[in-house]
Amino acid sequence: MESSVVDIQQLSYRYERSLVLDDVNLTIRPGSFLGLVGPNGSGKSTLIKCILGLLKPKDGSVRLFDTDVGDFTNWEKIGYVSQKANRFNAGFPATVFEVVSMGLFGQIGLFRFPKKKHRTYVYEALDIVGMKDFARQPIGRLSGGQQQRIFIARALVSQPQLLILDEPTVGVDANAAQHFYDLLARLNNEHGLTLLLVSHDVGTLTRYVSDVACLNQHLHFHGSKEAFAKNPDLSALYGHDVQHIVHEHGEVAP
Ligand SMILES: Nc1ncnc2c1ncn2[C@@H]1O[C@H](COP(=O)(O)OP(=O)(O)OP(=O)(O)O)[C@@H](O)[C@H]1O
Repeated sequence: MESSVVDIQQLSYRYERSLVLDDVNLTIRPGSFLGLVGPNGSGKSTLIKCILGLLKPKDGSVRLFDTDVGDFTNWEKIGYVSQKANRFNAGFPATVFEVVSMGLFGQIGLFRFPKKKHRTYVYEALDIVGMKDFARQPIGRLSGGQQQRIFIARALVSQPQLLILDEPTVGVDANAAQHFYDLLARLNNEHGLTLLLVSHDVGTLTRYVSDVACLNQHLHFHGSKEAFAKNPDLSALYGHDVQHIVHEHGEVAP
């Protein structure tokens, strides 16, 4: 097994003249659930884009599964659900099955029909997110929370080892968000999926993650959620209810 899923060393990134990431070092262990938090404009999405190879930093290195991101080709190992995973409107002409199949285009090829094994993958992914019975439904008729599960299924269908989610609960009600976090915890605990979750919702996030990284141009903190909750400065900066919630769940010694 790889020593790390993502290994970032001394990464700096600037858009024209503004430095957005400054000397960031971050390692994601296999099987961990990392919550990435930080204020608006702190560079979280930029960091994700560097991990996904969409931005090419001049300084520092990004390694994925022990391979430099510039040489990395096994992109099916990484699933990504973006903040802007737009909801489909009611008339969108595709079924849930078809939307999830899109996650297999790398294997099937565009405009080719899925084979039996691909159909099995799609149903397995839908089963994991609890949406198997919706396969033949038009995607646009599903609620926001249900559609969000379908985006997860689409990311899972190529059987990735790392799932990256950028603010996935934006626009989803509190109850659906709760179910969504429960699903992520299950994917991490039962399926051994490594997760990187970007969220503003620090209180909820720290209930589920194993590790926390706090970004604001620099990486201000990177460690276990217990260590995060014990750090009063960071708790105040990133969410006053963090300590309360972590204590409430009995995960930190008093
Ligand atoms: N393409 C771009 N060109 C120039 N500046 C950019 C570009 N994309 C982002 N920025 C700037 O870089 C900074 C970091 O943006 P980024 O989107 O990474 O932050 P973020 O932490 O994800 O923010 P949010 O929580 O609001 O989504 C911001 O000041 C933003 O305005």
